Amino acid sequence: MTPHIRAEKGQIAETVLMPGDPLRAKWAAETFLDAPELVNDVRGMLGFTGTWRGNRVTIHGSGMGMPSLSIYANELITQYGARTLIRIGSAGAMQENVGIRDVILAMTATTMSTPSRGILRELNFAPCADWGLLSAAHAAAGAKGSRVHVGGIYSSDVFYDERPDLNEQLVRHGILGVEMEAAELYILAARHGCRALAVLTVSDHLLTHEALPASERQSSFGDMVEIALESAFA
Ligand SMILES: O=P(O)(O)O[C@H]1O[C@H](CO)[C@@H](O)[C@H]1O
Ligand SMILES: O=c1cc[nH]c(=O)[nH]1
Repeated sequence: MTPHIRAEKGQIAETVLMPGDPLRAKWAAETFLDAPELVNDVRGMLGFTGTWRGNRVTIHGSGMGMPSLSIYANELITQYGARTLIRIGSAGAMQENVGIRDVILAMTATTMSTPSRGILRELNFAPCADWGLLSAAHAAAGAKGSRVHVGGIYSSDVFYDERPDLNEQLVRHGILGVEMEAAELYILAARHGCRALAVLTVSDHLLTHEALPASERQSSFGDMVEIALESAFA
C-alpha cells in the first residue's frame, strides 16, 4: 500500500499500461484482459490487474499531467516492482500528414519542464522510448494496418496553451503531436532501469481543429491498447 495505491504487493504486474483517464483504464481492462480485478481506486484513480494471453498485466490510470503521472509511476516502479510501463494516451496532432485516430509511437518526448527538473537541473536530458518496445509496437501496428507515425512528440504542462509561437516552432521541428505525460514517464524509466513507451491515438488536430468527443477518447482506442500489449510481450 502507498499513499495513492491501495493494492497489496503482488497485486500489481511487472507490465503496466497507463492511460491518463481512469475510465479508459476500466474500459481497456474489461475489454482486453481476462479476469480483471480492481486493485486501486484511491482518489478515483482506477487500476486493474488481469491477464492477456496468459501474461499478467496491470492497467492503471496516471491522471493528467506529469506531476500526477510521476506520483503513480514512481510508486508502481519503486513500491510494486513495475518494469515495463506503456502509456496509452490521446494526443493532439501537429502535422498535416497525421490524421484523427492515427497512432503515434513517441520515439522522443520534448518538454520544457517535468517534475524531474529539480534533479536534472541544467541538463537538457533527452527522454526517449525503449527501442525494443518501440520496434515491436511498430511491427504490431503494421500488422494491424493501423495508420502509424513514429517520431518526436511534445509533453506539455498545459492543455490550454497560449503560446502560438511555441506551437509554430514545434510544428517546424517536426513534432508529431502534443500530450502531457510521456516525457516524465521516459525520464523515470531511464532513472530506474525500466522500459517505457508512449502509444498515442490522435483525438484532435491543432491545425485543422477536428476533435473527437470525450466518449471516444475514453473507450474507442482499441488498436492502441492491442499495440501496447503486443509490444510488451513480443
Ligand atoms: O487521454 P490522456 O491519456 O489523458 O492524454 C491526454 O489527454 C489529457 C488532456 O485532455 C492529458 O492527460 C493528455 O496527455
Ligand atoms: O494534451 C493533449 C491531448 C490531446 N490533445 C491536445 O491538444 N493536447
